[in-house]
Amino acid sequence: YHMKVEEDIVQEILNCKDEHNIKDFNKFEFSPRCVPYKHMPCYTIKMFNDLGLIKHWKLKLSTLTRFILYVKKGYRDALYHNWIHAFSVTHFGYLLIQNLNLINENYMTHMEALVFLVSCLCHDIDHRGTNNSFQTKSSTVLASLYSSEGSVMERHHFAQTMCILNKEGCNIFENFNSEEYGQALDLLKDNILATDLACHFRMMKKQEEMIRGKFDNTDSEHKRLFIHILMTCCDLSDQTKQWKVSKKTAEEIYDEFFSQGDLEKSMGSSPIEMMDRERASIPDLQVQFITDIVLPLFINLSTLFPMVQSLVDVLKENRALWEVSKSIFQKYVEAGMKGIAILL
Ligand SMILES: COc1ccc(Cl)c(-c2nnc3c(C)nc4ccc(C(=O)NCC(C)C)cc4n23)c1
Ligand SMILES: [Mg+2]
Ligand SMILES: [Zn+2]
Repeated sequence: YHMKVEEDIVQEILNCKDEHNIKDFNKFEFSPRCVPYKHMPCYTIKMFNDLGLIKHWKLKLSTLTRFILYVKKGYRDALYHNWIHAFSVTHFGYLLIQNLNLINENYMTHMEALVFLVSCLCHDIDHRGTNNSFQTKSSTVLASLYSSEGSVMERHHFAQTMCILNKEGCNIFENFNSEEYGQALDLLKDNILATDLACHFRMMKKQEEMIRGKFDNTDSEHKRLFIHILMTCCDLSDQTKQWKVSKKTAEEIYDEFFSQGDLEKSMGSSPIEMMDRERASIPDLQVQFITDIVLPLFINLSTLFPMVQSLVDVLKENRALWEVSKSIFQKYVEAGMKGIAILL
């Protein structure tokens, strides 16, 4: 009976594409948020399958499927930091490996590729829709566990991932020898901790220098910096999609930020402007975020991979559209119709 289940799953994966005629699934223009919610687990298996990771590591399909379903279950119904975000981040990781040919061009070993994809899938698991400073300010349980080392949420995401790997029948690294197993877990931890934006800021300078110089794939520091760039690119990848997708995602993010702000107000503390629905101007914040964080990151990547230039162009178009909505917003404010402007 066990074999029966595997054949069904394999069959579903292989005809995944035809059944929902989702074409261009492996193109940068494709938005993973268009995949039907109930097919996301199957498309996640398809990504591992397409990258040859199931074959290379002789992953048991039932183990991989169980792992993916537990990871999906591990995400909460947050306004932005939910399973759909995890799926879309993982999809971009799949696009990078496939379209930039990262394995065959020795930017990544098969081990690094497998752990990278798993890191994308698990990088925000059990997120509560509140950020690191909220944990510390409101002395949550997670802060008491991790605030001394920093990256509170990211340490929790890693801990949750380890819990799933240790569940019966969920350890996708079960075929690794002890050296590979230790290496995989170190990489997994490093990758997930790298998704803390505060870490990204600290790494930016070194990343620039590494990219400017010659990328040396025998230098372990270069490889770490490179994979960190990729992790943050995946986390921010919605901004490289067409306007209506990147705009809708940004609105989800501010829904989550503003509810954190509301929560902080109800707890008697005043939120930062970005999280205060009375003060924040989304267009201004988005122009700033794309200019200061997203563009420099993808421009860095495009110096290594010319194909990424098309994503840089989309980022610039989306920023220009935020500029436009900024000026429209400004006109309403000037006309003293701030109340209506906020509804826009
Ligand atoms: C890579 O890790 C994360 C973690 C959480 C989030 Cl929400 C994001 C993220 N993903 N897309 C976005 C967009 C479109 N806008 C954002 C605007 C501000 C910030 C933010 O955290 N600003 C404070 C910081 C600069 C000190 C994050 C934003 N963001 C990425
Ligand atoms: Mg995160
Ligand atoms: Zn994320």
